[in-house]
Amino acid sequence: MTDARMDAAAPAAAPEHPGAPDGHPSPVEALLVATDLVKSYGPVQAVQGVSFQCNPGEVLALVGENGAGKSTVAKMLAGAVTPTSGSIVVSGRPLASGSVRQSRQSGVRCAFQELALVPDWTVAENLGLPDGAPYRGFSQKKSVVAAAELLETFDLPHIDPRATVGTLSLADRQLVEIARALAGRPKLLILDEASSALTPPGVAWLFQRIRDLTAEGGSVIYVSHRLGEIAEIADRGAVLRDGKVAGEFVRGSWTDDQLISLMAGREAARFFPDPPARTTDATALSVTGLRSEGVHGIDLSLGAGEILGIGGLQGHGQAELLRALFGAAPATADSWVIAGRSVSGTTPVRSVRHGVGYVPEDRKREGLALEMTVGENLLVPWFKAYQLGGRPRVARERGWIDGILAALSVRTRGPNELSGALSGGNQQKLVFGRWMNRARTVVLLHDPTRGIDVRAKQELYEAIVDLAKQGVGIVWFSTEVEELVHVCHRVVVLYQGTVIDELTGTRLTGDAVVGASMGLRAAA
Ligand SMILES: Nc1ncnc2c1ncn2[C@@H]1O[C@H](COP(=O)(O)OP(=O)(O)OP(=O)(O)O)[C@@H](O)[C@H]1O
Repeated sequence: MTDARMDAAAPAAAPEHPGAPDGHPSPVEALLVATDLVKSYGPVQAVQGVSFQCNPGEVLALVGENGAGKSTVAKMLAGAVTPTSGSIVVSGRPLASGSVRQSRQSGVRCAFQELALVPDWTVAENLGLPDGAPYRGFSQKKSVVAAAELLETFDLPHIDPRATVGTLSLADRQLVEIARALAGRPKLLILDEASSALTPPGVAWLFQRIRDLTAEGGSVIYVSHRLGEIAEIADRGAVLRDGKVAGEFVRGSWTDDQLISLMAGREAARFFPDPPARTTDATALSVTGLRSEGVHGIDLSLGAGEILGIGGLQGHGQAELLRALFGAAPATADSWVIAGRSVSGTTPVRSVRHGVGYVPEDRKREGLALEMTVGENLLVPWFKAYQLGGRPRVARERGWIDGILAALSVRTRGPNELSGALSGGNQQKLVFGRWMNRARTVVLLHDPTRGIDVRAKQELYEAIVDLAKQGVGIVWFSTEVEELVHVCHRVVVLYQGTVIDELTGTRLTGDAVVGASMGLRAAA
């Protein structure tokens, strides 16, 4: 079944639930047995003969590079995608191909990075959804009470059941998506990058829910690019590469670098590049007294070629700050200078013309037009800013587009492929790539490595450092504290819409960033 095993001494199946020696597991003991799953989309072989099992009380990780086939496997288990061939057995019963209803009846629930919530509905309405449609006799009042109880049970009292989902932060939407899956009391919970927008406290919350579930005999399939999380929570794992199982691992039997090499199919290691030495004192952007919804008077000065990290927990003004700086949300300031030019405010069109780029939080809502091609999506903000009309002309920019796709290793059949056919991580690369070798002044980044595999993260770090070397100032909010600590010159931490601390040099540590996120100022 597999061609690599991290630890030959340790069996891939948990000892109390051994699989048969030929790799074909016993369907009697396992909660889930997936055998020879295949999924083709026309000529694209997304999944090519994947087999694995998951035992009661176990957390099984699925890892792999962007486009390796993880989400396709998860969707087949959920019944959302019909396998081309292969079988899925849950608790000894075969699942009908591509039946969401039957998967749910068998106790399978999922939470996806690409949220399945209805944005125009309230949290209560979304939590009340069985099988994706309001049930007969649905009562607003009762549903709000039931949702409030549910949120209380799952330790999410800060989420208002009457709030419209579309108005919540991405992190809160992710928490609601997970709560919705948990509400179904799953036997098998599939979390497909469901922690990708969560900061450490959100991940701790999720892990507690996972431990509660597995203690009761439930199982979890955990898809993530965050290797630290996998080391902490997974009992076993399978590495997917090009739609096949490239290897398996058990808890404690692997190092990050081994896993990265297995994912990549060649020797690879994890590293963070240092921020580049700055060669100029010029200021790219400065703003004092910036106010916007959720931003309560922020002073910020960003040097040309400087990488300025923004830390803090979601909901403390980071998204609003970036939107305000780009002109995507109304904002006022006492003074505002972009590339030496004093402005009274900005709009997205003006920002792009000033050489300012923006990678938004939610690639599907704000970032990409999924019905447009890869090439068009790379060109679209420039096209809009200069009001060129019609659709972007991909052929004329082919050299630049090919360069971006190669630099970021975007897994695509080419510039004319529809963006909607790309895997989530590859879509995320497009949202960043459009600013490469084009933005001249500032690039504003909202968690750009969300959903991106480890190797691609490193390519992105290099691309960010390259932009800085070209003199572009970077403002970078990240939910991964390590990125801020290693790749940024300086980090400001936001707390309740203001800057609570600014960290540089020896004060720039992970503990200091996390402490400031909780409202604590580290000693100078
Ligand atoms: N609807 C679709 N039509 C065509 N190709 C698709 C479709 N969905 C997925 N693919 C292709 O199948 C392959 C596997 O995609 P999948 O989303 O399963 O990868 P993944 O491992 O989950 O990646 P990521 O980490 O980026 O989410 C990719 O090459 C992707 O482009």
